[in-house]
Amino acid sequence: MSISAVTGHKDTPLLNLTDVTKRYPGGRLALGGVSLGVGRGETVGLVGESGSGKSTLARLALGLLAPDTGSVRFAGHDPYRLRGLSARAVRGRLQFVPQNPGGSLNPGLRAGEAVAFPLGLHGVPRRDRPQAVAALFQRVGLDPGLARRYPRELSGGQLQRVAIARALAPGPELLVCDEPTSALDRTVQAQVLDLLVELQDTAGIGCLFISHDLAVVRHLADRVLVLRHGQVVEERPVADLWRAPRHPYTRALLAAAGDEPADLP
Ligand SMILES: Nc1ncnc2c1ncn2[C@@H]1O[C@H](COP(=O)(O)OP(=O)(O)OP(=O)(O)O)[C@@H](O)[C@H]1O
Repeated sequence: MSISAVTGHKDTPLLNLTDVTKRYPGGRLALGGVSLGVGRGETVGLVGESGSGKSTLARLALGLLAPDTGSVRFAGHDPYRLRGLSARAVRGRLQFVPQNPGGSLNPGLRAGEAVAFPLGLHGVPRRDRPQAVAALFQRVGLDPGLARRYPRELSGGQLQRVAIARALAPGPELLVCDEPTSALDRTVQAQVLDLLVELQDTAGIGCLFISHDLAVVRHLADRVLVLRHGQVVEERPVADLWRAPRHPYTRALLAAAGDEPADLP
């Protein structure tokens, strides 16, 4: 009998947000009743224009914020309450790839040290870390010799690969990627997207991929949620969304991506 049959969790998504609301102090409602699931090995795209609530949703998924109402669960745990040593193993299964890797890497640490740090946290002995770092660099398409460089000595694309290597270090099952390619030029953007697709295909790593750009999401998402003013206005498999978008806002986003005539607001 499979484990899922024993636990009864066969269809439970790995990441599950149920009817989540979030209002910032003094601000307007950032999320107003959003539900979203990401299954094992699945990539879900979350698109919406600036201010629609995408980053708020990412912060909730990562446990950096608590919802006002509703629930957030990763592998059955509330990520906001995952604190302390005992929670480390679960946290390692859920990792973050930021928009601005330059800002997220410590300027005083060499790239290899940035990747070795989570390896240490997750129990890789010191003597094994250089080899593990080199393997992670190779996995993300970086020359392991770049591990000696400081962030200021790397290009934007190289920095984003280092950030992905760092996220891969604990062996995650799910990556939350918040606009991971929007700070990169078009060619480098395509290379980083190819890398993320390869990670899905070869390692079965799932992804919540957040972007304002539907054309980018199209490359790698299985399913897309369209967020507007803190609410999901459309949720569809990616091919269906392109073939027959239902909501006027989705059609406007498609038009902005250059895939549909701009005939709607
Ligand atoms: N710390 C905060 N305090 C108050 N209001 C906030 C805070 N962070 C975000 N907001 C507001 O919440 C709403 C959603 O913001 P959020 O950053 O989640 O949107 P977004 O879709 O990620 O936008 P962008 O694409 O510009 O990053 C916006 O109206 C924003 O002004």
